[in-house]
Amino acid sequence: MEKNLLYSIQSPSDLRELKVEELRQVCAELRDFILKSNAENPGHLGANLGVVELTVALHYVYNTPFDRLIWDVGHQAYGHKILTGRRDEFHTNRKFKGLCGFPSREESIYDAFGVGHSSTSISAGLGMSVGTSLSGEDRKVVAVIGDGSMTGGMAFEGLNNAAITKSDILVVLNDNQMAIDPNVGGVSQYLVNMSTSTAYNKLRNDVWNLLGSMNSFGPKARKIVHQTQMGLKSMLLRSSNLFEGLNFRYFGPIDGHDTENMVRIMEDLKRIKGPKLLHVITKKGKGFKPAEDDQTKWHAAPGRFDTETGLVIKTTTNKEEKSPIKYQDVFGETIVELSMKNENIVGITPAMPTGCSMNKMMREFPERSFDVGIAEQHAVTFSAGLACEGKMPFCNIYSSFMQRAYDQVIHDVALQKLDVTFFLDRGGLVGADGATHHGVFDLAFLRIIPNMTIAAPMDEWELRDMMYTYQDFGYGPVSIRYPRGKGVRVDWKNEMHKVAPGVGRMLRQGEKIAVLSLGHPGNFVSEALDQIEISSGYQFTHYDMRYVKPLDVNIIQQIASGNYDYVVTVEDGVIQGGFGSAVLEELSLFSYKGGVIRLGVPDHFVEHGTQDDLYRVCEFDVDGIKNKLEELISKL
Ligand SMILES: Cc1ncc(C[n+]2csc(CCOP(=O)(O)OP(=O)(O)O)c2C)c(N)n1
Ligand SMILES: CC(=O)[C@@H](O)[C@H](O)COP(=O)(O)O
Ligand SMILES: [Mg+2]
Repeated sequence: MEKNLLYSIQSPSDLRELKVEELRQVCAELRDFILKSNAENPGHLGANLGVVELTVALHYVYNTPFDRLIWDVGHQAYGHKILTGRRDEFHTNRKFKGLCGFPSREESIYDAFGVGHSSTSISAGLGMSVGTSLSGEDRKVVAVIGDGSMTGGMAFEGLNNAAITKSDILVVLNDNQMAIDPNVGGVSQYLVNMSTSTAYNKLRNDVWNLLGSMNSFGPKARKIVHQTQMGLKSMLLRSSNLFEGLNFRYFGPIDGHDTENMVRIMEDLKRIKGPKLLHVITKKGKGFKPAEDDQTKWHAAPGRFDTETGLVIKTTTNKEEKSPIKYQDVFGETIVELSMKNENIVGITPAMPTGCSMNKMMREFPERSFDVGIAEQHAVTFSAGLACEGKMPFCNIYSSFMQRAYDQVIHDVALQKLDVTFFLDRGGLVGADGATHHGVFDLAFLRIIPNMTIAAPMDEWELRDMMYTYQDFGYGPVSIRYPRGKGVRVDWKNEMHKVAPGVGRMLRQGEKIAVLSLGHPGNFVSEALDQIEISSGYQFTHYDMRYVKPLDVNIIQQIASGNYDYVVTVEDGVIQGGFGSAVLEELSLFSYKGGVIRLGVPDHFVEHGTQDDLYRVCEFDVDGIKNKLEELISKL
């Protein structure tokens, strides 16, 4: 019985003890481990299966953690974590109080940089490389970036700067021609041309072999061969190499599943000074046919699954019984419904067509929907340009990714009062993706921008009514945010009607305590008030405020003069500067003398877990709201 090598590896130094011929077995065992652990505890499967060989080669060649290894986005770092001492706790990946789903400096010394949002690895790596050389240390720095993340502008900011610093950084471009959906844009096409040019590839193989055979001929000869290769490569590719043009020595493309060859080439590259880029070709989902065949579906495993058949195991929550659909699908269905009548509507998404369900619009109206790549800043200003030409952009950006485009919202949209309607999906605590992906800041960072309308629907009907309303011109910039996951209505497809900006709605009349909620957590409030009425007979007032901006000051005025002992606000966002702060500010203008309690996300980053775990720890789940109200009842 063959000894399991993976279980003999407690750290990369154990890996480096092995013979290079044994790495093939390590890769097979690692791939099997990743597949089986994801079958039980679903995570980002496809990307991780695709970098098994690359991960092993990198930890084999580079002296991690002394040499720095940075993963871009970091969703593909499961193998890295398993090889760096976290194999035995990997079953806790993305679970509450378990391992983070992305590299995290506080989790391990092997996690050189915390990631989650894309396109940061080159900048961080360059910083480490420059920092290292300033300290006079001979430390190697490697940044692994995917072809999708390479469409993010920040990646080019890093490349641009590296060009003049002559830093000894290696950028490994993991090219699988996929983002979550198929990768898009000129960079992607360039990479495809690069890796599919037959003439170039024949030359490359011949020259690599020659280069390899000249190991003993000393650096001068090797430099001549390399320059020859570069000249021929530029000629064959009919365009100078993009990366060479940026002063990066370009190597590749090579097979990102050939571990031994990668080891050999990486050993070579360690001896070459200056910025280098190694272009590796991999297959997303490698080794698991369902994930190879449907790479978007298996970017993240859709649930627990059978490793033989790929069949997703039905759980009680996702059985066929009629249940509400996801907010994102309400968006996707409704933008299509509206676009059939309103030809001004155009849809924009920065590389999340499936994630935000813009793919429905892309299928129905391909000429009016745009996946612009992982480029949130561009998405916003591109939308602004579309608005200038009389289009009605519905720009859908995950709340946490919108953080990337803050200036564009201010400078390019709000200042010019352009009619752009933003849909901030994943608004609030998202769950397993954790602190990097919780969309908890948007209410606070957007409400201070003049000319903005900021809305949060409490359910699917509200979302559709807001979409129906803000498809029209004249409202200026509007942000409509909703959470990851399902709404509350099985019968989600209402007859839509217009809503008035800045007008909230009373859901329940009571006394002594007024609860003001914003968005989806209003449903938790309704449930908590029902339970309170049954348990204590108290009837409190509940308003769904619908908007952070403009706030419904008529409601605030009624409350301020309505003899309430307490006002409680509830939001799925940071309390500091969010909806609750807006209410507090407004109440103070009406000299309200009662107590104000703000429930929401406290002033610290929230870790990963299920959404229910996190609502609970932030104390704005049903029980948290109920407990707070019962505490107040004791003071009435
Ligand atoms: C700023 C930002 N925008 C969007 C995302 C969502 N996202 C996560 S992975 C991914 C695709 C990454 O593609 P690539 O870099 O090629 O990695 P692969 O999954 O192909 O290995 C996207 C768009 C993100 N993490 N960060
Ligand atoms: C790694 C990454 O950023 C995306 O894959 C993200 O995890 C998608 O989030 P959703 O699963 O909420 O679409
Ligand atoms: Mg990719």
